[in-house]
Amino acid sequence: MGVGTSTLTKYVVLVVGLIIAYKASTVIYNLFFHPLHKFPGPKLYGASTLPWAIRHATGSQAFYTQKLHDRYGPVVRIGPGHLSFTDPRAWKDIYGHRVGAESSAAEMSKAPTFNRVVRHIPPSIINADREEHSRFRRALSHGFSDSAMRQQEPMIAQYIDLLLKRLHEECGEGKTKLNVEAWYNWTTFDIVGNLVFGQSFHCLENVNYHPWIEFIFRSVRFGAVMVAMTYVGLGDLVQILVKLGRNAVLRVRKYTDDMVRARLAMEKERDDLFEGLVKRREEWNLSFEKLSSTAFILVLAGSETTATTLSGATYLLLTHPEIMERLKQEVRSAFSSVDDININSVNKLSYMLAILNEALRLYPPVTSGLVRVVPPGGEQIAGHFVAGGTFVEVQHWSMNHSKDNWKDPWTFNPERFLTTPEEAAKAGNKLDALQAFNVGPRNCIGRNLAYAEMRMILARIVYDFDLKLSDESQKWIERQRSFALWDRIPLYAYLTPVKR
Ligand code: HEM
Repeated sequence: MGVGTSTLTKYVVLVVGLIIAYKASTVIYNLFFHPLHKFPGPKLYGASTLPWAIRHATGSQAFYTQKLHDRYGPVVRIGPGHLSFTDPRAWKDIYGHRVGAESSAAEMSKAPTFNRVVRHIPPSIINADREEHSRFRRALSHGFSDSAMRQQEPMIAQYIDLLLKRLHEECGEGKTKLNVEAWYNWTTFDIVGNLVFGQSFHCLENVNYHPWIEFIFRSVRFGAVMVAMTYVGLGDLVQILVKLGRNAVLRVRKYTDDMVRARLAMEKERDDLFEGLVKRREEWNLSFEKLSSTAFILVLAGSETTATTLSGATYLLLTHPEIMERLKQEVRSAFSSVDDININSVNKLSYMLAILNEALRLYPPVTSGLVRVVPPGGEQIAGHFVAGGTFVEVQHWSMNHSKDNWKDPWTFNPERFLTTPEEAAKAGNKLDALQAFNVGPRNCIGRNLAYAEMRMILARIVYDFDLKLSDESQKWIERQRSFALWDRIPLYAYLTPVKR
C-alpha cells in the first residue's frame, strides 16, 4: 500500500513537473523566439494568453489596450500571437480587399476563436466563409439599398411616431425621469424586428424588453467569457458548458425559428431586409438554420449598435450644453412642423451629423473584437511585416482615442468633422481614423439605415423636447464595462415638451 502511494505520488509529481516545464518553455519561446517577440508590449501579455483573456472576460480589455497604445505606440502585442494597431493605414491592410490575391485569399479571414466559439451553431452572414459570405451579401444588398429604404420609411416612421407619443405620455411634463437608453433600444428593436420578421417585438407598446432581447444582453457577457476561454485553449470546455446551459439557448433559438417561420409564411412580397434571402433560399439550398442564424444576427446588429450611438450622443449632448444649444437651433429652425422631418430632410442637418460622428468616435458601439488572421506567408500591416497566423485587429476604442490621430482625443468636439479632411489633418485630426462601420468586404451593410434611423430619431427628440441629465447618470460612459459591445447602464434624463 505504502509502495503504491509513493509510486502514485511520483507520477503526480512527474506529470505536474512536465506541465510546468511545458508552460515554462512556452513562455520562454513566446518571449524570445516567437515571430512577434520584437513587437512592443508588456512582457506578461507577450508571454501568455491569460492576461488578455482575464481582461476580456471582465469587460476591461478594450480600455486597457488603449492605455497600452498610449504607452507603446501604434502597434502593441496584446497576446503571444496577437497585435493591435492604431495607425489608420491598418484599416485597409487588415479589413480591405487584398489586391492581387487569389480569390480564396481575397480578404484576411475572421478568426474562429472570436467568431465561432459555439461550433454547432450554423454559420450566418457574420461568420460564413468568404464564398458563402458574398452570397449572403448579394442576397441582402437590395433590402439595404436606397430604393428599399424609401419603401421602408413609412414603417420606420410609424415606430418613431410611437416613441414620441410614448415619451410625451411618460415624461410628466419634465418631472419624471426616463431611461432614454432603454427607450432608444425599444425603438430600434421594434423597427428591426419588423424589417426582418415582419412583426415587431412590441417593446414600445408594452414599455418593456421582450425576454428574447434580455437573453441577448446576457449572451453578450457570457459570449465574452466563452471567447476568453477559447483564447486560452479551453474551446472544448466551452462546448460542454453550452450544452449544459442548453435550455436558454434552445428557448431563444425556438423563438427565432418561430418568427422566421411566420415570416416565411407571409405570402405577399415585403420590401424588407429579409426578402432577398427568402427569394434565393431554394436556389442556394440555404438551410433553415442558416436563415434563422442570419435573422438573429440582423436583429442584434441592427438594434444594439444604433441604440448605443443614440444613447452616447444624448449623454454627450446633455453634458455639453453649448453643443446641445447649437443643435437645437439647427433642428428647430430647419423644420416648420414635425411632419417635415423625414429621411430626406434630415440630411440637411450637417451639425447633427457631425455630432453623431463624434459620438461614434468617443463611444463606439463596437469597442473591439473584430479580429482577423494573417494568411500564411505573412503580410505588411501599417508598415510592419506580420507573420502568418497572427491575430490582428484595429480596436475602435484605441483608434478613436489615440493622440496620434486626434487633437484632444477625449474632448467632445463635433466641429472636427465640419471641415475637409485636409483642414482637419492640419488641426491634428485624421478623419479617416474613424471607421465605425469598418471597411472592406465585411463592412457594415446597415450603415445607411443606421444613419437614417439615428438622424430621424434624434431630430424628432430635439425638435419636441428640452432635455436635462439626471444626477445619477453623471459619468455614464466611465462607469460602463465593454465586452466588445457595451454593457450599457441606464441613462436617466428629464424631458420637457417644447411649447409651440
Ligand atoms: C451605429 C450603428 C451601427 C454600427 C456602428 C455598426 C457597425 C458594424 C461593424 C463595425 C461591422 C463589421 C463587423 C465585423 O467586421 O465583423 C458591422 C457589420 C454588420 N452590420 Fe452593422 N453597425 C450598425 C448598424 C447596423 C444596422 C442598422 C444593421 C441592420 C440590420 C446592421 C447590420 C450589420 C450586418 C448584417 C453586418 C455583417 C456584415 C457582413 O458580415 O457582411 N448594422 N456593423
